[in-house]
Amino acid sequence: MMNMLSVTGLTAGYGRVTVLHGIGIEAGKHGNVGLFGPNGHGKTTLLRAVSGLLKPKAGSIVFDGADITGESARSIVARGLVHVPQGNTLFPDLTIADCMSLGAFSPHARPHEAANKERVAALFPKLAERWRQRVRTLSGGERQMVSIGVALMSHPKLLILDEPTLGLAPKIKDELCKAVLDISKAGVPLIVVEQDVEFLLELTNHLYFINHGQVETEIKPGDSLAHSDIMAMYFGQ
Ligand SMILES: Nc1ncnc2c1ncn2[C@@H]1O[C@H](COP(=O)(O)OP(=O)(O)OP(=O)(O)O)[C@@H](O)[C@H]1O
Repeated sequence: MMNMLSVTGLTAGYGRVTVLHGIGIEAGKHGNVGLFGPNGHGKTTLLRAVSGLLKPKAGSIVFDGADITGESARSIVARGLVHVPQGNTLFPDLTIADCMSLGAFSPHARPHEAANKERVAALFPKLAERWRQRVRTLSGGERQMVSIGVALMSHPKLLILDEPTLGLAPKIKDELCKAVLDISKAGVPLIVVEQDVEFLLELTNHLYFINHGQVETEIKPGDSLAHSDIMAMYFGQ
């Protein structure tokens, strides 16, 4: 089976600053991919380049058999590569229901709108109880659920999550983890950036340690790996 996503020799940055130096990752073949490493070394930049929010300077991105390097974010979403960015990027005055309708905006997602709405309601019963509530009145955990729900409404083939548990209480983290695992078990592979090592290891089995805009270590599924090894990489021991 082919990889669903192959990133090769990707160089990207902001203005004259280069953040990614010829980075390469593969995803969607061996399960879920986790990206980890110190802050500010390019994980978010990599995700933004993959989803078309940032134009790469060099390298290639192939998704589902097509070269999507330099394509617009809108057309990349329409292909089913869907990115849930870090933090709260929802419009505060929309209701949860409005957000879901917006998520199903692209023509390929619209036919699945009703079924996907049911799926979101089943995954996140808390949202289903609050369908008409506005985003600005929701808790941080509920907003994160809405963000993931919106991504599901766009009918993803591959789902990218950037630090989904940032700032959330442990109980909400567990709830989110269960829901995200359900999404993956239903056949949507994941790429996850996450600082919480427990959460990362629970969700993913193919890890890339990213340091200085490059892959420093790749841990493939089946490689023996201790929690302490990952902690050591984080803290550079
Ligand atoms: N819009 C921007 N303009 C200029 N520089 C940026 C911009 N966004 C990020 N950077 C810089 O790019 C570098 C990599 O940032 P990036 O967010 O990709 O790192 P990260 O590994 O995801 O870190 P974190 O875990 O803190 O999100 C940092 O030095 C950051 O300051």
